[in-house]
Amino acid sequence: MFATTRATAFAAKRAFSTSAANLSKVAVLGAAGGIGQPLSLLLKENPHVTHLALYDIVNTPGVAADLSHINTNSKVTGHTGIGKGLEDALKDAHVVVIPAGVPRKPGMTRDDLFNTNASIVQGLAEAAAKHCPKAHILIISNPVNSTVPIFAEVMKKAGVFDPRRLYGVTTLDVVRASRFVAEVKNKDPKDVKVTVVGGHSGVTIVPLLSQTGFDFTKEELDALTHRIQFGGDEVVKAKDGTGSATLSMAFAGARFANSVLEATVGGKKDVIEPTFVKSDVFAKEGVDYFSTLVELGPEGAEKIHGLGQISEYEQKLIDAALPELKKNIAKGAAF
Ligand SMILES: NC(=O)C1=CN([C@@H]2O[C@H](COP(=O)(O)OP(=O)(O)OC[C@H]3O[C@@H](n4cnc5c(N)ncnc54)[C@H](O)[C@@H]3O)[C@@H](O)[C@H]2O)C=CC1
Ligand SMILES: O=C([O-])CC(=O)C(=O)O
Repeated sequence: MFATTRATAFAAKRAFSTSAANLSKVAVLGAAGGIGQPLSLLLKENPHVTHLALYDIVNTPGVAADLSHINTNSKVTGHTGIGKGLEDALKDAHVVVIPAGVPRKPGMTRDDLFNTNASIVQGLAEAAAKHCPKAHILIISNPVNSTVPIFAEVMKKAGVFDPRRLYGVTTLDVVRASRFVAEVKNKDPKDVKVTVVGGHSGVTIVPLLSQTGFDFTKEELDALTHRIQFGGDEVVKAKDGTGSATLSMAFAGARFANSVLEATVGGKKDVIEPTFVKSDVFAKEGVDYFSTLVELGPEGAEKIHGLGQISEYEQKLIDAALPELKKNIAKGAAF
């Protein structure tokens, strides 16, 4: 009797997650890497995903075989090789998540990754423009401030750029900010929402702590702002030459991918996330991409919010962020 009840409950849960889901293909490019593997694991659990296509230049058959034994509804395929392998991974993809590229070592800035990662991202963009021009593209590869404009320029050149469907993933900054503020204020992070705007490196990361509903001393503001801006360095230093954030990034990437899936195929309304997109917010200042809260809908990034009310302290952070962002974006666009 007990076994039957449990079996019935299990079947009901499965039936719910299957019927509630509006299913689609998700491709992960760089799927065998430090981020790619745990990210793919988390996506394997996502009920919106019907097909998880894992692409990397190495090791995807093993990662795909391993993940394919997990008893969730999606099919898993592994792909390698920059021609047919990449084409098969991308064809019919609804969402493409890209953590391909080299990570930092201590002493490096994200911009130091430009030389290697720019061409990796450019190559992947050329393939996406050809094989899945309508997919929602989520860029994790650093430096995000430059790799997003690189991707956009390739799509423009191919005549398939849709600014609503290209997102720089800045969710890790939001995740960190929530965790760090919760620690200081002794709260559960699930109750702490921090909007982080700007870009994804050092001073271009601007947390809007005045909008959290908490009061902060000047010391707390300085310490938290610095920790959120340079959280990535903490991990790079602790990993001591073996890489940068992978597990927390996988968590953040899976969260953002889920938001895109919920808004585009799940029929969910009011999905709002900060993300680095083509934006008018500082276009007059010559900054064509910027992260603010963005409303996601069936077509992607449908409504870009402004900064809202910000403090004098935050205005200074924005003033410091804009010239650096402008430089990073121009470098990417000119590549
Ligand atoms: N946006 C963000 O918040 C964050 C971004 N990152 C960035 O993510 C990237 C990946 O980091 P990890 O996974 O730690 O590095 P990793 O070195 O562990 O993995 C990268 C993977 O990319 C693959 N790869 C290289 N060239 C490729 C190509 N042309 N096509 C497909 N795959 C290719 C490699 O074979 C490797 O498996 C780095 O650029 C890192 O800086 C890391 C953390 C946070
Ligand atoms: O710090 C890095 O190089 C990786 C990254 O973007 C982050 O952890 O925010």
